[in-house]
Amino acid sequence: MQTIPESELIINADGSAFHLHLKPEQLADRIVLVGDPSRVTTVASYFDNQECEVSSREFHTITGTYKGKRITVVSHGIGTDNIDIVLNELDALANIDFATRTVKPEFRQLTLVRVGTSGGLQPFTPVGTYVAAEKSIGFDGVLYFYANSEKVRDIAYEKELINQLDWKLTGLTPYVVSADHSLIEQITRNDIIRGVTIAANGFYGPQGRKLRLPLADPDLNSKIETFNYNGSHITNFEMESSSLAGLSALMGHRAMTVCCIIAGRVNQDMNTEYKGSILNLIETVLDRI
Ligand SMILES: O=P(O)(O)O[C@H]1O[C@H](CO)[C@@H](O)[C@H]1O
Ligand SMILES: O=c1cc[nH]c(=O)[nH]1
Repeated sequence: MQTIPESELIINADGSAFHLHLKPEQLADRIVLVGDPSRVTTVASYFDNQECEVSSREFHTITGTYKGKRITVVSHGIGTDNIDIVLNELDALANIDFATRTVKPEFRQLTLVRVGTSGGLQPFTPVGTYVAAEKSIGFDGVLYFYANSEKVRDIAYEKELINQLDWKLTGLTPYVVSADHSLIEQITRNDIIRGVTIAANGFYGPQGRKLRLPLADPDLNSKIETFNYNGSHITNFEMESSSLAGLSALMGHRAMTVCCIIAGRVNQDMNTEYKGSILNLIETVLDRI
């Protein structure tokens, strides 16, 4: 069996994974992911008990029990590049033996639900709406670095996107991936809209926000808003769901993202006091995960 070298699977002196600083025995099968490290504390405030709390950089983790279910909540910070780190280290904690540095013979499947914030792109996704990313459009490039990405991508959807958006940006081709269908069924009811989410590789230009710098394609957001593929509309912008869905599908884990809309890109309104409005979503996800 192949041993993974020290420079590839990096294990700290205390036996924890390099960035997360988590040890294998501290990881539950059910994982809630959030961007903001302080949201970890909020999620864990619903737990019946906490067994461990670990913090390193933007990665804050608490494992505990909620209504008898063992759950780990982890913050990933901002961006799909961070998802590459978090997903690889969570998968390593579950599926690589840290003592022998070999892949375990039995696969352990993780269930991951990201609870995030988002910008709404449709009249039916105003501020306060909860939207699950049934599909994610990646404006990032993380998935392209892994073999067989085409097996988890929706190539027909990608072609339609390039066509309808009259894609002008060079050096970047959006990709399309789906969340785990059984997990979408498990988590969403009529309180959560199923949508198509763009994971942008930035908050400003890549989401069509113009402050001082002009945009390469100033019409991109309006084309995104009117995109229609067999009745499927693009609902919202956030910054992680594509690599989360894509990498999880390649690894064999179940993953999805659900967001609370805090910026109304159609009405141009914003809820800066959103922390209260995400509480109900957090509790819903904890109940259903
Ligand atoms: O609130 P979180 O979970 O961080 O999610 C969204 O908010 C951040 C940008 O403000 C990005 O991470 C985006 O995905
Ligand atoms: O507009 C928004 C709001 C939250 N997060 C994003 O990525 N975009």
